[in-house]
Amino acid sequence: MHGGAADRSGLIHVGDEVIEVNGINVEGKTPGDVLSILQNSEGTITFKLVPSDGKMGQRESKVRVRAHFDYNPENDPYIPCKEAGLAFERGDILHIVSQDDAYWWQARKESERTARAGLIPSRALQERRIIHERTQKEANNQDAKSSCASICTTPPGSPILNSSSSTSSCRGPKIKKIMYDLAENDDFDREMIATYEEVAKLYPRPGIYRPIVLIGAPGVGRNELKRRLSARDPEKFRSPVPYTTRPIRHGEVPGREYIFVSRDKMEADIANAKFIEYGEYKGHLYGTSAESVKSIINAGCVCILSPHYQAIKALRTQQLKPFIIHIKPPEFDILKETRTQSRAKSTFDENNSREFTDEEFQDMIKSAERIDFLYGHFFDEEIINGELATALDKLVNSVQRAESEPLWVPVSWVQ
Ligand SMILES: Nc1ncnc2c1ncn2[C@@H]1O[C@H](COP(=O)(O)OP(=O)(O)OP(=O)(O)O)[C@@H](O)[C@H]1O
Repeated sequence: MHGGAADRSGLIHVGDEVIEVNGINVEGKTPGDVLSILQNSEGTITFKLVPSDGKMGQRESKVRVRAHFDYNPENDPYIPCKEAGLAFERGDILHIVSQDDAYWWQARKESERTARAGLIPSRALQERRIIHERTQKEANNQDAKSSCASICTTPPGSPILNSSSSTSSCRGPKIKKIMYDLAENDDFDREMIATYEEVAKLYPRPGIYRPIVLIGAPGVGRNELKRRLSARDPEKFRSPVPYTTRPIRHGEVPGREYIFVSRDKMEADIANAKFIEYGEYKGHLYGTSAESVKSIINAGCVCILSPHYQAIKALRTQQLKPFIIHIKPPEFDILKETRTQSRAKSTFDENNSREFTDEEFQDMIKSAERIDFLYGHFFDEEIINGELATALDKLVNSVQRAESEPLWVPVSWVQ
């Protein structure tokens, strides 16, 4: 193991043949036999070795990955040695020091460079595991459905009278501002097998700022934060004006709230890949043109975007190199208190004329959990939007970090 006792001694190398352990001949014995001799030994342990010719010496790889899942060897029944495992959390940057074994890589956390390496499941093993877990889950769901079918008497399509109406799947229709309400898209994202993403450091480039993308549950306050950030330095922070095919409303100025275009024109532009993200809401198209983002970046400004969360995949590209921040709601009581104090207007109400309801606050919290589940591994930062001034300070700090610090990004962005 890299950094372990044997490695540090410099006396035992990969490929050496172990002949004796503490004077006991182990030729022809299995690794399990040798392990039990070692487990029963105390004090100094002596090995008699036939050295390898040196060709198999361990080389430390330079690969760094961002983990897209939590791992705890204590809960892993398959790891060959729990004590040798390395626990990590989603988002941790890991230095993969050896990928010699197909199933168990050796890694250490980038933040603990001097620690010994530990075993982690390889990408192939983790992918197999996820696929296996999903198959199991589906099989269990099928079982549950068939047993439910035998006890449920409600005919399909009947209204379900349920006092716990807070579960969103049981609620009646309501007006909701969702531009990209494509359930299949969420399903697609759930299907992605997130294991490890190879990363490298991106160094800040003078005069070229990474776009800042604010993702969050509808109504959480992304636009409020964007407005306040822009107000601090309108010359520096700019947002592209979105396009729409909906008719202009009273009081709107073309080019200020939206650029108004015909559906034919917008569809043609979408087909010609002129939009970096787009979606449909209530029969009208909305989207952000690639050109408008490019011109903000080329002008040396910081481009701030706040698209629907399903736009993440379209935006997270080598060309744009966005810095993505998840704006999260605080816990219910603080969410309600801060929004009531500021007389916040519900973005679920078409006319923006009433305040948020408790149910909408609950929806916001649930939606944030779902965004985190589906896209958590793509976020560079998370900001809880409780007290507005605090959230804005954190946003300013994050933006400064994105401008000035070398940060981990997908390796393809720097090659
Ligand atoms: N931290 C906060 N404290 C108090 N009020 C807030 C806070 N953040 C946002 N608000 C208020 O909440 C309301 C909704 O905010 P905003 O329009 O920014 O939401 P949004 O995330 O852009 O929503 P949508 O995605 O639905 O357009 C606004 O009235 C805003 O002033």
